[in-house]
Order: sequence, then structure tokens, then C-alpha cells
Amino acid sequence: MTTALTPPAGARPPVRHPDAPAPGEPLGSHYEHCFGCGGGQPHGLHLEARAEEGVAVTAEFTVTADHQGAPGLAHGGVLATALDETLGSLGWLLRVIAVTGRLETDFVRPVPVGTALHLSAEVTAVHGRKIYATATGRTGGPDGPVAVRADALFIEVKVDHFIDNGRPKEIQAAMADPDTQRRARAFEVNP
Ligand SMILES: CCCCC/C=C\C/C=C\C/C=C\C/C=C\CCCC(=O)SCCNC(=O)CCNC(=O)[C@H](O)C(C)(C)COP(=O)(O)OP(=O)(O)OC[C@H]1O[C@@H](n2cnc3c(N)ncnc32)[C@H](O)[C@@H]1OP(=O)(O)O
Repeated sequence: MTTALTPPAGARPPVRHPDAPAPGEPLGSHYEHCFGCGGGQPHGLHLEARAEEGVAVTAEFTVTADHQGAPGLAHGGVLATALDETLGSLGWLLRVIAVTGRLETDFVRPVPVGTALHLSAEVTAVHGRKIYATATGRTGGPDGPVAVRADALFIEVKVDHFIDNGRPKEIQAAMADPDTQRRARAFEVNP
């Protein structure tokens, strides 16, 4: 792990937000067209994460023929995306909006097409706007062998990050969607 992913002195353990979804509760998609979790994204991974105890989530993702890098094997970038998305959904438990600053991935075993990848992620520490987290993807079941793992640094942002940087067409559509508005607002009221 690089020094950038080692929590600095003064980092604190994460605190589960009192209004975080209960353990077992599905988190839903943060954006319908998200490549990682959006239901309205035909090319996406359709990852479905759920809350766990503490500041942790689990998710499953099945590798299909659309995700190949080598014949019959998942593309590493797709696996990194699955880890990134699972890690990104930890924001629901802290009730903060955060984007990936750094993602360091270990590819431990090849993952064949047809494999259900069992993902789990947890926040390990928080320092100001910096959120340190780790994730694993296992095959054969939630306790199966680790195929991929990642350490990551997420940076807390305000909803303006998206409004200021996103293409206007999609931003306007998202702002007009009551469901997206409701979700964005839920994060912004974080004290
Ligand atoms: C109305 C529309 C609403 C739509 C939204 C709807 C709902 C929202 C809900 C949830 C959505 C949220 C996330 C999506 C969830 C999952 C998807 C997967 C996650 C992703 O896929 S997300 C896409 C990829 N991601 C990016 O697109 C980021 C591009 N990037 C930037 O936008 C900036 O780069 C930013 C903001 C990261 C930082 O910029 P900044 O100016 O705010 O802050 P600054 O640079 O000062 O950094 C502050 C401290 O972080 C340290 N730091 C920063 N970057 C670092 C790095 N790379 N390595 C090591 N340390 C780093 C500094 O060293 C400093 O540390 P220190 O405080 O100790 O000095």
C-alpha cells in the first residue's frame, strides 16, 4: 500500500451515521445511469450493495461475457470498477458524498466469466475530508478465496462537485428527477 493510502496520525475510526441504512438494507443506486450501479444503464455492472454492521457494505456482481479482457476471463478494469463502486457506496453509511481520489488494486486470481464476485468493503479511518477504505472480492461465496482486493482514498465533496463539473445535459436531467434530488439532499443534511 502506498503512503497516500496510509491514514495519517490524527485519523479517526469511522462513525456510522445515526440515520444510516440498517444492516441488510439494500442501498439502491445513487444514479440511474451509473455504470457501476444504475438500473437504467444497459452496459453497466448492476451492482447491488447492502449495508452491513459498522461502516461496511457487501455487494455481488456476476461477470458476464460482456466483461472479458482475455478469452473467458474478466477484464481487470471491470473488476476495479466493481471494487470502486462497492467502496463508493460506503458514503451511504457515513452520509457523505465522496469521490475516489486513489484506488490501488491487487489482482490475486483470474476471474472467469460466469463467476459471482462477492464484494465487501469497509471504511478504516477518516481524516478531515479524507476517507480511507478497503475492499475485497471473493469467488465461490462470501468466505471464498480472495480474487481481487483494493485500498482506496475517497475525498468528501459537496453536491456542487457534480453540478460544476458534469455535462449540463445530464445535470439538468438529474436535477429534474425527484429521486436523485431526494438522494442528494439526504447527503447534504449531514451535520
Ligand atoms: C444534481 C446532481 C446530483 C448527482 C449526484 C447524485 C447523488 C450523489 C450521491 C453519491 C455520488 C457519489 C459518488 C459516486 C459513488 C460511487 C462511484 C464510484 C466512485 C467514483 O468512481 S468517483 C469518480 C472518480 N473520481 C473523480 O472523478 C475525482 C476527480 N478528482 C477531483 O475531483 C479532485 O481531485 C478531488 C475532489 C478528489 C480533490 O480535489 P479538492 O480540490 O476538493 O481537494 P484537495 O486537492 O485539496 O485534496 C483534499 C485532500 O485529499 C488529498 N488528495 C486528493 N486527491 C488525492 C489523491 N489522488 N491521492 C492522494 N491524496 C489525495 C489531498 O492531498 C488533500 O489532503 P490534505 O487535506 O491532507 O492536504
